[in-house]
Amino acid sequence: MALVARVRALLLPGSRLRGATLGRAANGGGAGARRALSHRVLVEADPAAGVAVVKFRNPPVNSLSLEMLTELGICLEKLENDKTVRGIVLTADRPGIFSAGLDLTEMCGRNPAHYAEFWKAVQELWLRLYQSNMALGAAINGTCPAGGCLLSLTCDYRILADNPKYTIGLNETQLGIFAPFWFKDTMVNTIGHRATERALQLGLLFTPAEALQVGLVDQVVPEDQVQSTALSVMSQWLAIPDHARQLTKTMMRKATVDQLLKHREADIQNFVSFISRDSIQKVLQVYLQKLRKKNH
Ligand SMILES: CCCCC/C=C/C(=O)SCCNC(=O)CCNC(=O)[C@H](O)C(C)(C)COP(=O)(O)OP(=O)(O)OC[C@H]1O[C@@H](n2cnc3c(N)ncnc32)[C@H](O)[C@@H]1OP(=O)(O)O
Repeated sequence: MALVARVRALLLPGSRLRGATLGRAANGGGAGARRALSHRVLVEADPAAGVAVVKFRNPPVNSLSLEMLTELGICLEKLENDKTVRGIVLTADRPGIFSAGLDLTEMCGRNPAHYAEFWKAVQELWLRLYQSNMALGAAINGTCPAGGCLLSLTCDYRILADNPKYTIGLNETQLGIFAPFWFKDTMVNTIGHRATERALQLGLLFTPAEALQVGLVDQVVPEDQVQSTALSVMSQWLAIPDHARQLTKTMMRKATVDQLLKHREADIQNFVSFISRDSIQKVLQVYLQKLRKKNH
């Protein structure tokens, strides 16, 4: 059974994640807040506010493995279908690492079919987030490289914790790989062409002050205020009638989405052939070993 089907089967029947049947929270959130969890994603929904906080909890670094991408996609699908939810805040369950980006072990030492399945899942999550009818906010409470940065860029606004260790950016070139056109487009739509070209060629990871200056994030706030600020900004977005906000969002993003939809299969083939190259496999293995050596 394909992974998506396996994870769906795991989550759907009798699951505590069933969209309309999120359990009442034992603690936290406002009155009537509900909590649900899958293995790697925790959802805290506050129906009165119309907001759900989606927390990544894929230790050690919240990397976007195939399982994580799939569980996150299923959570988002359920929230999209939940009429009590109009806005979603993405954050990490534990501060320190928002997401280390795509899971490098999914791109190393596997076969072409696996690379294709993985890349399709990355595309699907991006499409779900970038086209979401919800208002989306990112409460970035940790470091946020590459795929982690991409997740935050799909949101309507970003709040970053004021900690110099929490850098953010599309650093792919530093690994010897590159950000595909739709990663690039998402960044261009946020900070403009010139700033994106510089950021991508140099694989820049911006400190909070730099990220704010270039417009990669909208606000930098003390670490303990990231989620509360994201929720309070959300109330501004939700004050706008949904249909007007959604039509505007679609208008702004449609051309970018259409580009990927048009070239989806070619993009998968490009990824598979690029990542399968011996030279690229070597570069990724060296990078992974360097990360692992730190700890052994
Ligand atoms: C055409 C091709 C397009 C491809 C587009 C690619 C997009 C991507 O997202 S590529 C991934 C880019 N990500 C990074 O460069 C981040 C790498 N990680 C780090 O810099 C650090 O781990 C950290 C700053 C996120 C956290 O540092 P720290 O708290 O010190 O944790 P460790 O470095 O000790 O890591 C713990 C553990 O996790 C493993 N790991 C880290 N990142 C990843 C990852 N992205 N994928 C898989 N595994 C990862 C790391 O190897 C450690 O493993 P062990 O030593 O075995 O515990």
